[in-house]
Amino acid sequence: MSAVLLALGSNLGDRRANLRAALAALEDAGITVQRTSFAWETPPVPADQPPFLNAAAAGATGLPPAELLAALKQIERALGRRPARRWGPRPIDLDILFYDSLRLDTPDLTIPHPRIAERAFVLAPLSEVWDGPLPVLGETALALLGRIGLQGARRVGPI
Ligand SMILES: Nc1ncnc2c1ncn2[C@@H]1O[C@H](COP(=O)(O)OP(=O)(O)OP(=O)(O)O)[C@@H](O)[C@H]1O
Ligand SMILES: Nc1nc2c(c(=O)[nH]1)N=C(CO)CN2
Repeated sequence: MSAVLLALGSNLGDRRANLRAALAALEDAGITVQRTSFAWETPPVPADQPPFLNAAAAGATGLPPAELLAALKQIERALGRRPARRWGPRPIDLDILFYDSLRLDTPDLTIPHPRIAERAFVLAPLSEVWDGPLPVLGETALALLGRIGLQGARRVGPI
């Protein structure tokens, strides 16, 4: 089994229900969810779309990285993803942040996710599911978050 850290985001429809549905679907797809963060309301990037509800999950899976990505995309499609534009609004967005201590850079999949350190909407929930130094990056999510600030992210309660 491999340890995985995932990011979840939703800014269309019933955002909390979308996060919950995605977590349930992860279990069905062979990803055991061991810890989930609180839900965080975060300003959208770019700003011309509704605010996101973001979360993070720590889990374990026997799926190799490419199959994990395929499973996440399948869940996004099942929950009604609208791939209108990059960084645009969507009912659910699932990203692989870390996969064990793997470094991977292929056209389809980059691990660790390349934009973790600049995104409070990733780091704030991530800090709640992973206390220690992050794989590969070697610093805690809180230390990275301290460098960029909360960027308007606020914790709004359980998922
Ligand atoms: N670590 C990763 N997790 C998820 N998708 C990834 C990852 N690395 C590369 N990708 C690729 O990125 C493509 C675009 O994904 P997506 O549309 O979700 O991007 P995005 O979420 O809008 O932007 P961002 O990647 O900045 O969060 C996916 O089809 C996938 O092949
Ligand atoms: N606040 C916030 N903004 C975003 C998010 C997200 O999850 N939260 N996801 C994006 C596409 O990856 C683009 N912008």
